Amino acid sequence: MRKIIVGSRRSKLALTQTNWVISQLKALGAPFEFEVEEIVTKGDKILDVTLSKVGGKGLFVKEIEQAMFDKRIDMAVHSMKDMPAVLPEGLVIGSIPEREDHRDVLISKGGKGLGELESGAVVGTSSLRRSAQLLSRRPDLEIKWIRGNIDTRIEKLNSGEYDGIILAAAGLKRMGWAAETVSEFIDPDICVPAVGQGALAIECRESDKELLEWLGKFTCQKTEAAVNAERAFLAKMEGGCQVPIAGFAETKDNDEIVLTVLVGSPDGNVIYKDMVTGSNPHELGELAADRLTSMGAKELIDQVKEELDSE
Ligand SMILES: NCc1[nH]cc(CCC(=O)O)c1CC(=O)O
Repeated sequence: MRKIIVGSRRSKLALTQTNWVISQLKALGAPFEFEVEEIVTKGDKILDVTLSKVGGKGLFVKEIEQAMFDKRIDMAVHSMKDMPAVLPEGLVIGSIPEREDHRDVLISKGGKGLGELESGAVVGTSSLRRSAQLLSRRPDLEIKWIRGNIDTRIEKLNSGEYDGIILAAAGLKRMGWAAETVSEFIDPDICVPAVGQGALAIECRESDKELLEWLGKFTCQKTEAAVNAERAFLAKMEGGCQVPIAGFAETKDNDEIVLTVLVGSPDGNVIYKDMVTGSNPHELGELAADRLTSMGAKELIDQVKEELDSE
């Protein structure tokens, strides 16, 4: 039986996701043995700076992709949110399983909801997307950067530095921690989720047809269509996670895709937001990008990038 080596980051969430995918593939009857190979990425080592300042997304996947090219590993399970919009030549996303909860959540001291946080309350997030949308509704809150794996962030909240932190529901649910931690599930209209949030990307070599055949069986078509629309928007917007950019799509029962997109300024004073509906994911994502661009979103992105570079 062929042995598939699965590369994974060392965080509890990454290993949980990886082991879940392996168990699902086994349940489907995939005729492979699996072995997990832990890889420490640059994003895991640099914990003291905001992600947007050290180059964003690619940080969590680069070393893992190199290991795939070198054939030290055969596949990897990533959070879709951490994937750059464009993959390197020779690698593909072989499967997009059904999406977990797409929402952001607030975890606060005393279980307060967003509306109940006092003026001046300190909210921890290292995401410009979250800070922009939060500040646009609650300019009286104070945003304080926070980094680290989700367990580290929850510890930091408990240590008293923050009144609340914002995290993705998906990570907490996968860990089984949501019920005991979440104070409020934030409506996606109030905080539009990140492109790919809650979804997984299983990446492998394009030439590995045997593995690809099995990964294909594990794809959720509705999730795939939605995520492809979001990623087409991201690619055309060229935003990365260095700017406040959000995109979230849902595939309805009639297979229509509804895509909500947003670009804003980090302080939340400028927000461009739009919603488009269609059936072709790629065209829909590009349409959304064109419409935000015509509102002025590209200029805003360039301006934000310049300001970050000069800091
Ligand atoms: N930014 C890091 C990151 N990348 C993926 C997740 C987990 C949620 C998901 O799969 O979208 C998280 C943590 C978070 O945002 O709270």
